[in-house]
Amino acid sequence: MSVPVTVLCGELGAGKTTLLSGLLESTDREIAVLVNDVGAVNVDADLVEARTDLTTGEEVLALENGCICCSLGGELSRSVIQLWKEHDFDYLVVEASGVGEPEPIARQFVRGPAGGPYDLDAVVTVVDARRFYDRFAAGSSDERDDPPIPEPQGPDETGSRPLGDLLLEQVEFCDLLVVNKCDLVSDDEREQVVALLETLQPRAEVVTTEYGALEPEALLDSERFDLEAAAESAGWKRAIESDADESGEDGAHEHEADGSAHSHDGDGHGHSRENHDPVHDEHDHSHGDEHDHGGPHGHSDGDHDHTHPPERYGIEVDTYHRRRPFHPQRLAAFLADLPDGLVRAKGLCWIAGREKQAITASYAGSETSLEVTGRWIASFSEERQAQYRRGQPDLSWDEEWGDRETRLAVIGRNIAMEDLQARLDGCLLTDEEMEADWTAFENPAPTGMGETVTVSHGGTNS
Ligand SMILES: Nc1nc2c(ncn2[C@@H]2O[C@H](COP(=O)(O)OP(=O)(O)OP(=O)(O)O)[C@@H](O)[C@H]2O)c(=O)[nH]1
Repeated sequence: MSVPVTVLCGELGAGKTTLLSGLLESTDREIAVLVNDVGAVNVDADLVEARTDLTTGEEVLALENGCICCSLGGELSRSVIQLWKEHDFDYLVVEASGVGEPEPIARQFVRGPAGGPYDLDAVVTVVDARRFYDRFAAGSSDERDDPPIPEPQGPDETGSRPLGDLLLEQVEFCDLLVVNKCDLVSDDEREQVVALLETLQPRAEVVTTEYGALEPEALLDSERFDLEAAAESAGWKRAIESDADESGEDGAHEHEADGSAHSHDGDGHGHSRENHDPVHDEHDHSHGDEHDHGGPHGHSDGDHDHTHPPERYGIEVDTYHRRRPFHPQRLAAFLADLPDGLVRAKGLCWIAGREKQAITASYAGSETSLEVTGRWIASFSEERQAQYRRGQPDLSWDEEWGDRETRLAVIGRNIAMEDLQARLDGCLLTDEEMEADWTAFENPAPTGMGETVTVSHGGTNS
């Protein structure tokens, strides 16, 4: 019988170790714990080890020197298989690094060699209620400096994305969200955090805790995990799918990375993944009533549908779809001066002067990353275009521009979506600029596959 696994994620200091220690003290199960921390000194491992030695004596294995998800991908599999061969236990908890991406870790237990002895039960993300509220819910212009002169940074040689992005990725890819440190927020603030999390991640169950106090059943043997559902569950992704479905299009279609096939679904993720058709995977679109706010704006010829979740605390989900490229500098200036209350924005951008590159824009709290995550199919030879299009019959295709388009999801709190749309429209090329030489624009956007450029909002860096 395979051993069930719970993967525990959450930002540094959110309370993962506290929760884990409480779990180990409150259950008779034979739990092995694998702790991964970035950095040489593995304080958490020592802590858990000391605790567990005193209580039940569970095994603790510490993975050091880096992050499970990227550099130690193979090592994680090897470690857990070695653990399974050499020790006797009936449950495994992996405490992931505070800056790790959960999806690659989860995939190792589903498709990797660790999928044999193990069975992934759930991915649990611990959120620090106080910090989450301050970062994503409280934002007001009073707390921010004057808009800076836009100054994109990058390309980022490390290929790394902003921290806020990773934090929200942990929220967006999980089965259970534990809102911890609720003693540090008011009831109203706690409710706002819960409402925001439910919008960012409509599929996960959300529970609130102080010092990670939860019944063991909430964390063990929940059988919540479903890889495909988890991969498609982010609120921004659902909004894009729903918007595309309404117009009978393929919203998260695949682009091709030069040469090799690369499944790309607009999530800005640098890891390779299975080639599947994300649009038709199982997921529901029931995140509220939907209505149309009217026709196209300005010079755009795109849709203008708004998708609303239940409007609690002014939280709104919207989509922006245009088939006209952004002016690179106007877009950068806009990204450096985003409206207060914007929580999350993500999706594909078409930027003039980057006719090959499908660029994923991702905003999470304070900065926007622009990353080349694929190649527009329209930039290939006729023959290859035909080949790719046969494989994606729902792909929305413009006679002149092919699959080039901008399709963004926006999640905000108390923001004027119409104004935001109008400002985005102001970043699109004018009719005159459409006729100009686009390569003449000064252009900070990235060019190479996987290359990332970051634009800070309000001059702050997280
Ligand atoms: N006030 C308050 N403090 C908490 C709570 N939960 C944990 N803490 C404290 O927050 C600090 C960080 O908790 P940890 O459990 O070490 O957090 P972690 O997520 O394991 O941190 P890393 O291992 O650094 O990623 C510790 O000092 C805990 O005692 C809580 O609900 N309320």
